[in-house]
Amino acid sequence: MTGSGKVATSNGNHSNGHSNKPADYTARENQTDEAKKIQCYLTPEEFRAVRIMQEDTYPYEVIQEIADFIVKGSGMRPRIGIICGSGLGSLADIIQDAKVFEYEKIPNFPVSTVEGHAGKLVVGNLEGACVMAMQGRFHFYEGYPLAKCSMPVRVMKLCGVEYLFATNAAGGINPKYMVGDIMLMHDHVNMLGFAGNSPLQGPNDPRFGPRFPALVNSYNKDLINKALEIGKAMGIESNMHVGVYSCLGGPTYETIAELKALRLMGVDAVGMSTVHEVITARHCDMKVFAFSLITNKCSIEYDDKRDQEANHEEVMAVAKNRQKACCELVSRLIREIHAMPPSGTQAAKTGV
Ligand SMILES: O=P(O)(O)O[C@H]1O[C@H](CO)[C@@H](O)[C@H]1O
Ligand SMILES: Nc1nc2[nH]cnc2c(=O)[nH]1
Repeated sequence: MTGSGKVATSNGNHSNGHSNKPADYTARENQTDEAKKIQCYLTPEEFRAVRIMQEDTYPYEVIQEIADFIVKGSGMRPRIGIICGSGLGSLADIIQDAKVFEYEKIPNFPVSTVEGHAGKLVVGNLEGACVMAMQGRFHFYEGYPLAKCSMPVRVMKLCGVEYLFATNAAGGINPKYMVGDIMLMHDHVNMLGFAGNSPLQGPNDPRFGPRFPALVNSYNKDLINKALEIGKAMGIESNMHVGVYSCLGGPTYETIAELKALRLMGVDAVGMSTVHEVITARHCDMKVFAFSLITNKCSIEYDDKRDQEANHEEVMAVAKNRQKACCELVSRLIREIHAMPPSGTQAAKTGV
């Protein structure tokens, strides 16, 4: 592989047809068969990029470089970070004066591989606040380790972000939830954590946060309350809930036995994302607001006669239908946050 993620072919060319042999490296052609076999035509920068891609975790310095690239490239220092869930990319389309970075062009950034996740980072203004939004997140089932999935949250932190807004599409397990409802997350069950997997695994860098972070009250109560008030003002309070989300590894949707187990554990909605992002955000002391758009009802009865099989097309279609309400909720909440003094000031210390 090369730094751009392109695979080198046996004649030393990228699969996109460009030569990957820098002039000063042609000498390598005289190297042993062993060196030729491993296609070692990389510049030192490319070699470093390959190593970073191969590691499970990103060093602080690399994350700082990515953050600097975004801050310099956009000329902005965002205060709020948004992660758009499946089919909810339009949350980033409402950002004004936007500077758009394709993931492929951000040094050392992973690439999106899932439909409904465009793979763009958008920096700009929303309701007067400077925001950065990920149009496309990374999931464990794509083959990325969890630390890599949530690495962009650390990039957000080093860009100056104080608030993380994480959104997702999820299956509703709570029988009261209907397709199209919005569930404000007030807690989660970390199923991947139960299985011994965490985005914080490996050496801890105290510049981000402590070795053993606490996660009670991870979801900011004041923001949940404000969102409920906004929901009321929008007239969607009967389609809004406050509940518990759980992330499974995917990419399979759940069996009925799994759904029954999750329900017994108190889970209201299930997906394949968000939890590792929230853990990473809380570790570095960001304030978190998260919600699930219920894109399908999960049947927990074997003899349910309705056609209940989840599928990604349906998930995307429901998200598209509900994007207006989701955008309005996010915009109005950001307007409220923007009206508050930045954290660190005396007034902010007493607020959210
Ligand atoms: O969580 P987001 O990214 O919204 O997407 C959800 O929808 C996809 C399945 O349809 C899975 O990726 C699941 O996690
Ligand atoms: N795991 C999971 N993820 C989803 N994303 C959208 N719907 C679902 C679902 O039913 N299960």
